[in-house]
Amino acid sequence: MTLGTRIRELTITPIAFSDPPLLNSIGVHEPLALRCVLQLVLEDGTTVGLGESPGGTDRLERFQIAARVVPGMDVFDTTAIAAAIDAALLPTVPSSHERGWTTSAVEVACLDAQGKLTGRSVSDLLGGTVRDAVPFAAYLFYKWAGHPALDGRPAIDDDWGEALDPAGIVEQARLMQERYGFRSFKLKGGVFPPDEEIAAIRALAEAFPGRPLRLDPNTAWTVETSRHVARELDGVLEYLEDPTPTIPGMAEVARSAPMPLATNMCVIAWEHLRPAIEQGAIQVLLTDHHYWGGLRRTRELAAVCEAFGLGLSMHSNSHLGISLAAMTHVAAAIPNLDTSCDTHYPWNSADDIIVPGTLELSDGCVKVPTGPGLGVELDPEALERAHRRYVDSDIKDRDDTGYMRRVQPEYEGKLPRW
Ligand SMILES: O=C([O-])C(=O)C[C@H](O)[C@@H](O)C(=O)[O-]
Ligand SMILES: [Mg+2]
Repeated sequence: MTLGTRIRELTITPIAFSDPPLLNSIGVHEPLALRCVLQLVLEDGTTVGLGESPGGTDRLERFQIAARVVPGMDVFDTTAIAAAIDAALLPTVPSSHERGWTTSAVEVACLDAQGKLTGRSVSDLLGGTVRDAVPFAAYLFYKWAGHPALDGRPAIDDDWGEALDPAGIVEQARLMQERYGFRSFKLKGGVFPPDEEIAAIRALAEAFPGRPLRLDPNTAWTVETSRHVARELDGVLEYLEDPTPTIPGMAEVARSAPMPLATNMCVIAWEHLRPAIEQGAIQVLLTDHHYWGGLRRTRELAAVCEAFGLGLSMHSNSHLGISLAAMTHVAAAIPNLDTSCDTHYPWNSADDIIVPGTLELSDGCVKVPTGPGLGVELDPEALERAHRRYVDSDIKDRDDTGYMRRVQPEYEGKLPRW
């Protein structure tokens, strides 16, 4: 082992940052979203690899376990690092998908550190880029005008406004286009009865002719309802995402749907690929390096998709700039990623913990950073602020349904609903 490549320590910083009241099939986003920021310090004490992952108490505990495992290991030995973390988690975390959230973020931090040591970008380490800029889709949400006053907390407004009907969604899409130049649009559905969401998609098609459109109700519909929506939106959607739960359910819908079906819900681990492919359940896989094992494994997943003729797109959750940089590097290195990727970044970027200017979303794209590693720099003061917000807040786990019930006690968290 070359001196200087050993890991000295892994520090985990839980953070919280502002999130608007975005509606989905299980409730509404709380005023704060949670992430964990990883800093992997090498033995020289100055090389630090960054990673970012969704937060929550379980994930935080698992990162603490990973932090006990990795010191002394070689930062280039990512296969052994993932195996060691996986083995340490196995007794308490039986789901390979759940273990994947931990190993993935650590792999990203390792790649960032490797890039800093070698002076090469992460996309170089992944085999080089096939595109200089990665296209992202505007991620549209039904939303309230602001968070309501609740339990002594004052109301919190934002500058996106209300979007509860087709006109509101079109207006939000215009704002997204104006602010970030997006050229494709994804609507988070599963909020209102399906015919209202069909109307919103039709309104988007009319306002933005020829632009790719997607609808994702997060399994809010039965097979029958999914078939109805698919028929109604024939020729309008680029793909329909997770209309109904389970691989067999999706397969039933796929048999008659005129457009491709996509998922980030029924195929979320390697063992799901075989049944999904055999049953013809999906035509597009929304990959996500945060749980598929990291950036190299995502590239391998892309090769599997290529072999079986599956399209490839990219899923996101509420996130900040380290995750956006990682998504951009891997998307730039995958030849068969031919649709725009999802990103929540516009909803959360005001509270980013990276130094401004290193990563920019404009013309609907993020230019691939060319600096060493991920090419982004941590802003220590912003990180400290976000950590303070986490410490001072009662929100320690994401709970969209619980929050919705506090605002609307009669809310029923039922899937599929229609
Ligand atoms: O494509 C998806 O399913 C997502 O983006 C998952 C997210 O949790 C989304 O539903 C959200 O932010 O409410
Ligand atoms: Mg989805």
